[in-house]
Amino acid sequence: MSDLPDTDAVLVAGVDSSTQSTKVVVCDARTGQLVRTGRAAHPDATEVDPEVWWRALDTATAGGLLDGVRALGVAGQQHGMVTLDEHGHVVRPALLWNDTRSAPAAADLTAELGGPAAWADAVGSVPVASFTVTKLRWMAEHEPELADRVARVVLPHDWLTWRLLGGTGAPTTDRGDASGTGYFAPATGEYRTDLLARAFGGRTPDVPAVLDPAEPAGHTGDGVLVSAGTGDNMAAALALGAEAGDVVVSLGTSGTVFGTSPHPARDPSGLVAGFADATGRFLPLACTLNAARVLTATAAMLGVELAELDRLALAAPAGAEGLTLLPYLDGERTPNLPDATGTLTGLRRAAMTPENLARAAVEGMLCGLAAGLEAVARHGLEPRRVLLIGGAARAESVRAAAPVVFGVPVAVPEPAEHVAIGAARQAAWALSGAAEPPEWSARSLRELPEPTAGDAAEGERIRQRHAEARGRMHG
Ligand SMILES: Nc1ncnc2c1ncn2[C@@H]1O[C@H](COP(=O)(O)OP(=O)(O)O)[C@@H](O)[C@H]1O
Ligand SMILES: O=C(CO)[C@@H](O)[C@H](O)COP(=O)(O)O
Repeated sequence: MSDLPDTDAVLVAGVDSSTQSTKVVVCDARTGQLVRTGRAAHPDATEVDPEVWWRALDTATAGGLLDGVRALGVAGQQHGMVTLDEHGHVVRPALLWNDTRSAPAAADLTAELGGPAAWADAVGSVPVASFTVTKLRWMAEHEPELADRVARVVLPHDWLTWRLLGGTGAPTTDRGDASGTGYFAPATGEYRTDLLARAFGGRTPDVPAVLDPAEPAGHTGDGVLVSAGTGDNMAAALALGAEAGDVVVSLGTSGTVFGTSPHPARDPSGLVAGFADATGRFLPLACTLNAARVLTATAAMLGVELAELDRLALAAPAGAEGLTLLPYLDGERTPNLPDATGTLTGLRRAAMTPENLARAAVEGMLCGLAAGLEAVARHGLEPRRVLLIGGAARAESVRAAAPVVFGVPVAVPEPAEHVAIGAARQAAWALSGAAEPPEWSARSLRELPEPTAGDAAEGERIRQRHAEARGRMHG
């Protein structure tokens, strides 16, 4: 990286402020080599005071984690609605991407504009409850006095970036995260403030200026450069630098399927969101509400720890002897069934073992993402290989089932904190002033055994059973 100062240790940091935790990595700016890490937990809620993220960042970086760091970038959970008054104070707790109370607002907004295709044309995505624009409509309808106090609306990463810069001046954002609001058009790079005003009862709060991918947001009081930051999925894409044919599947709180594309996506079915990425391109993405926590919930139901659930799932045959878990435990977003609950079908006396239930949980989680893979394949991506990341990708049972359920080769990039690493890479890019992000050393990639012909047939049967269960739910 020739544009960086020629000294031994130029350090950059990346922050991943996601649903369940804050993770921080410190990397060598030239190579990307990991130097140190920190983390802190978030509460289990869909409505959170942003101060909680600030305190988690403080905890995660305690003990001098950021000593010597020259630049820092923040990647955050997408879509969260952070409302600020004219003094910069938070008006109400942030409503997060997985809060489904705005589902009726999403349906109303969709109808008002003339249907899903009109939204896909306008902003690349059909709004569901996750999108910020629907949360603003909910607030306008249910909390009009609070809505009247809103002077600005920003996203979680925008707010954290602004706080790092002292909490004065105007907040900024990037096109990746802005593309998840529902009032920003990724294809043109412009806000649709008309849609924001329509959603918010005619109110027109300020929105953050959209920085270029390598444009700094500013410097902290200690002179640390703060990069534009982005959404967590955009940061993971930047970390992985996925090649054509690689599609990323992330198994965090959300399950996401995405890849980089030179063209904006526009899916009137709403299965694929036409996001922008963090490099100036696009990031077609399908997102489920139920991923890693399907496994924690199943482990709790069985009265075991995650490690035991993993062992049980590995001990069961592929297909779980017909046990089918449709894991809509927190409602679902893709497909758009915000009020759905989970179902367990295919119960036979001989099949009702802890092993099969554990395997059914793993397969149920993965089937939601397999449907996402099919959807992104119809909208500009070509899944020849899956790169599997996120907390649940650590489980051996998930690694065993993924090639079967997806029916394509799967590789697991190590180490695991790709969102934070992507944010650090963006910081290094902004620090370098170069035209392209720094070439960081390739990370080790564990290629999982390729699916056999038998696996392919079993995978087809598993996906079919889940599709039938989904069909029964749609009525
Ligand atoms: N070995 C494991 N097996 C299964 N799930 C795991 C394992 N390690 C972590 N997880 C799960 O991964 C989730 C956290 O993943 P992460 O990608 O950090 O999520 P997020 O970014 O949404 O906060 C948690 O629900 C946790 O229980
Ligand atoms: O809503 C989406 C993507 O559109 C989610 O992917 C959020 O960005 C939260 O991510 P995690 O906390 O699960 O990483």
